[in-house]
Amino acid sequence: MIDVAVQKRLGDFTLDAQFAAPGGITAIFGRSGSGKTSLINVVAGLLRPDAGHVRIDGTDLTQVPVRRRRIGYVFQDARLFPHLSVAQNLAYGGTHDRDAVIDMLGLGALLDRRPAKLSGGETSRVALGRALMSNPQLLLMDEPLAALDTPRKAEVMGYLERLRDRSQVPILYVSHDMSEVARLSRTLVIMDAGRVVRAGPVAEVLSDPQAVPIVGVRDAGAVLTGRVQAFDADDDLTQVALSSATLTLPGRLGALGAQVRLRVPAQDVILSTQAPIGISALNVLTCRIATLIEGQGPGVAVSLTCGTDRLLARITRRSARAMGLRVGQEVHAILKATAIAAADVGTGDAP
Ligand SMILES: Nc1ncnc2c1ncn2[C@@H]1O[C@H](COP(=O)(O)OP(=O)(O)OP(=O)(O)O)[C@@H](O)[C@H]1O
Repeated sequence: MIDVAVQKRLGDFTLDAQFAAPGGITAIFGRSGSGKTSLINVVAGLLRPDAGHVRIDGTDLTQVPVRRRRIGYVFQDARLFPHLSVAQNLAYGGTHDRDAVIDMLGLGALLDRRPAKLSGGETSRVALGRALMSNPQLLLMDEPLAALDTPRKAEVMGYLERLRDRSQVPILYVSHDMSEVARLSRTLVIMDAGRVVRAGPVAEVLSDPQAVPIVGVRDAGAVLTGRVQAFDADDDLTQVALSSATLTLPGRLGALGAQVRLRVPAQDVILSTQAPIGISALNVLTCRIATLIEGQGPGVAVSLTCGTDRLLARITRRSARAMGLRVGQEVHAILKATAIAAADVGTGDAP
């Protein structure tokens, strides 16, 4: 259990952040300058808070001398020692769970290499391994994938999912990439101007229409959890069973029976009051409108329940009015299969 409440004055900027999270990966999300790094630095002890506490399982880290805090920190630039081999870099962290960490992060074949001979993705994995081998009580990751290109990002994401599923170490994960946040995190903390403006289970926050202006209209979108039911190799399509319907999505998304997480951007959901016929979209979900929230601009955020799943749609106010949408009404949500990008599909249990 993580329980943070800290204040820190930095010139004209005031950090005044509070949240609690149950463990697993807690994503700290917010626009540039919102205070994410300052918050992480206070937790790490790199900045001394003016007031407050950072409790991990009841222990207040602000009362523990910095060198005795068992915190692993993974920076965007991996900061490996260039003159040491991968094995030596890892040993610098410690030897905790060495073999398991090497196996989990696929580092076995890299041990004799120097950092200059590693790809960006490999470098990130070594930095992560080094942090884990120090046997941390808490792991802090500040935009660990930001310096990587898309294929490297995809590679490391798979390892981060394994870490999330196998490790007990709680992680604070700073990111402004919603695909990463939706795939990895259990808890989402949204920061704005030094404050926590929203915090809670990721699926709950992301399906909440009130959170759309905070998350940003481009990034808003619910996270669904389903199970791989079938794969059609001829058409290269995977069927994913949700609580009340089955989605057909492009590509191979996991082994049969595997749990997958899908982020469905709110702007890619089309609503129809009647069951559509003769359309190319493969995915039509029958839902009920839970809430309708008008935004500042022309948009309306519509939260939908489909079985036990929550979906979020963003449509224009004009459409909402023309369709006579109201709370409780049954509607059909149409998802274009290709709207769910590969980066938005991950493995894992219900967030
Ligand atoms: N030592 C400092 N003195 C004065 N102002 C500071 C100091 N450190 C950070 N700030 C200011 O605090 C604000 C928050 O910075 P911070 O780096 O925490 O944001 P961030 O959300 O991590 O941003 P980014 O996503 O760009 O990394 C910024 O306006 C920054 O200029």
